[in-house]
Amino acid sequence: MLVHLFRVGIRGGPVPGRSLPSFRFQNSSAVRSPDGRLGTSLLRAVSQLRSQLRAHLPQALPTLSRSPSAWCWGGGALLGSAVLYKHSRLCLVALCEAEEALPACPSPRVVESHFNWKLFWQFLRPHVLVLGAAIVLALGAALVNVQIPLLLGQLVEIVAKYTRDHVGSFVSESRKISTQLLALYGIQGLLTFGYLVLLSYIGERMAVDMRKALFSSLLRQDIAFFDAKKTGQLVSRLTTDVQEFKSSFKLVISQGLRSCTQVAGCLVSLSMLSTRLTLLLMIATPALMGVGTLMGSGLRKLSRQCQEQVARATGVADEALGNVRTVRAFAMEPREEERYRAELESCRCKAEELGTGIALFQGLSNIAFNCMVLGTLFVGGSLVAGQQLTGGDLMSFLVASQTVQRSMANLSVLFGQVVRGLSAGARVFEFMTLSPCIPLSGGCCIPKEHLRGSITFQNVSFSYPCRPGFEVLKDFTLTLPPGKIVALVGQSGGGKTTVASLLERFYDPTAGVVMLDGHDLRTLDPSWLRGQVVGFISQEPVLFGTTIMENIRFGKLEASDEEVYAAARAANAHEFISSFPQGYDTIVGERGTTLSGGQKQRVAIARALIKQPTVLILDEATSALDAESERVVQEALDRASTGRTVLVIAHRLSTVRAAHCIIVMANGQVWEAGTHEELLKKGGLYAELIRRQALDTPPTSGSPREKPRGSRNH
Ligand SMILES: Nc1ncnc2c1ncn2[C@@H]1O[C@H](COP(=O)(O)OP(=O)(O)OP(=O)(O)O)[C@@H](O)[C@H]1O
Repeated sequence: MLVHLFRVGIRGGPVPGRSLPSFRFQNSSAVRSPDGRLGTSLLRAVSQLRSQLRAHLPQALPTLSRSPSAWCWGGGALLGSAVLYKHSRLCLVALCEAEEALPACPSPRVVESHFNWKLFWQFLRPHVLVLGAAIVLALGAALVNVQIPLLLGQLVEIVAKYTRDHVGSFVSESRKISTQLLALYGIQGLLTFGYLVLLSYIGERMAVDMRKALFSSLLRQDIAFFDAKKTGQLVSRLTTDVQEFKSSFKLVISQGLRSCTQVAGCLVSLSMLSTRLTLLLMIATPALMGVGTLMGSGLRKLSRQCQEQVARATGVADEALGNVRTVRAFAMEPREEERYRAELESCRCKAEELGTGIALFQGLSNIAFNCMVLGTLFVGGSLVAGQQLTGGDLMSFLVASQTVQRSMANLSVLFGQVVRGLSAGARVFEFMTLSPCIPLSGGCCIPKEHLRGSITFQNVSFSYPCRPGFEVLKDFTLTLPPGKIVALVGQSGGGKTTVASLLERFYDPTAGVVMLDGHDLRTLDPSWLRGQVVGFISQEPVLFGTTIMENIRFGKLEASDEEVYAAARAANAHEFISSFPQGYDTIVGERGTTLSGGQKQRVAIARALIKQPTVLILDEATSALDAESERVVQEALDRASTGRTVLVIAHRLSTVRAAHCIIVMANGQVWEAGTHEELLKKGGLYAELIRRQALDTPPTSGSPREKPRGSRNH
């Protein structure tokens, strides 16, 4: 049957987009037809089979969907061979293409953690029944796949018989097998649909559960944890890593199971069809795949370098676009363009190198698989000529062997995917098991009626966890009497903000104790402390990209509209908010960019005031503002300070003259303490700082810097 074709020569048709090598056999005694006639009707019959095969073959290899033209080739009875050639080649190419298609890695990972199987099981357990059903369906689809080549062989046998003898009715003879094939195609389609839907169900639910768990675990981590991590890295764990893990999980179950079953099933079929041909296949395929895998790993490395380069270029663009105001302010557009252009150039070089590598790989795999097809046909043809094998069996063998090769190539691609999936999973699970040193809640609360707001730092020493050898506070002792304003001044980097962070219990002291009304902060409930006792207003407040109303309510979720308005009034914010067309429903933009610095600060003050804090920390709250905004904000702060224990951190000494007590910090310790007048009289560090600032300040009388701040009269 097939031998007719081999005598007259066969050429693979052109494939737009992908070149297909041609092959021609002539004068081969091993493939000679007994009657020497050209089986034109066979060509027609097999061309029908080709379309059936078309439906059968591409479903396992996702790369094929990207190449619709892959099926545009002729070749009649050589269909099986061409398919064998074509898919095997594609499969090998997939070894490197699959890598090439990976999403760019957003950041390099230095330490790889281990995959936490126990945690994985916790996420999988609720879906274990559905998973079982998906596995059964996937195995069913694979087993059906094993049956199809055998039936195809039988159909070809009928076609060959009809071509040779022209006796009987082809339609009636082939009806049974065709119907069986149709039924198998239908069953296989249903099974495939079923297990893919179930896997998608499990994958999506697991991904949501994992994201929820990781997000809430991240939000609970210590501030020290965030000092050491990049936000982009954390966000990438929530997005890219979960996505990668989910895809790998689905792929391993769908393709892994199916490929393993198909390899095993088809190998049994093959050995039943022809032991000799099976041996040939079992030697050649792993050898070729070994070489392909070696080359593929080189290409993968190149592909990774490409991705890293793309990530670097993206980083440059991201930085420039994210900081466009700074770029514009420094007229640095040409420099940024140049930086991006240079990174893109490197991308291009690497991508071209990769392209050449892939081209070489494809060229070599063309040759290898052509030879393999030739070998199979040569040996198979001799067996047919020697009546040890029928043409139909050879056809079955070719299709089944193609399935084996495709499945094995799938498995090798899958191996890389499993490794990537496991490391993505390990990265996702890593932070879920971290427990913070300072819990979010737990501990006692001081009843409101007993809360006075007295703060004591007693012999506190502190180093930031990410810089353990560097002591920021050394034996630091300070008392903030209830209802009084204490100002912290001193050189930059002296540890003023650190004192505020310890008071918020963002960190615990390395030695000594911080107390509220005589209670060690470590014994108090941190969420009560931060949510109800301490209000914090920093130099550059960050607002959320939502309405003003919601931003103020962030300080007290259950606050009524009236409470929000009252807080806004106290913060001198009500007037400007009301002047906006949408009032309190105005969206403030990302991080509050649509508000001026002074407006943002006043919304932040309202947000701090709405919780009626007993202790208020003002960390250079007005230093970023112009004179007019500073005046309005300072007024609001003065009002807010009334009746509260206030810790003011300031660079501009003019803003703290009115404080009950001024603490001068140096080398992480209290250097001097007293009122403005006392310290001036003392003539120490404070007096020196005042003298220096007076020299720096322009002598304009009435300048806001020179005016004493605060409504208090001390
Ligand atoms: N999160 C951090 N991790 C590690 N070191 C830090 C951290 N924050 C501050 N430091 C270091 O601690 C020291 C004190 O910083 P801090 O911000 O408390 O000083 P400051 O007196 O408030 O300075 P400035 O007046 O300039 O704001 C500095 O040397 C600083 O580099």
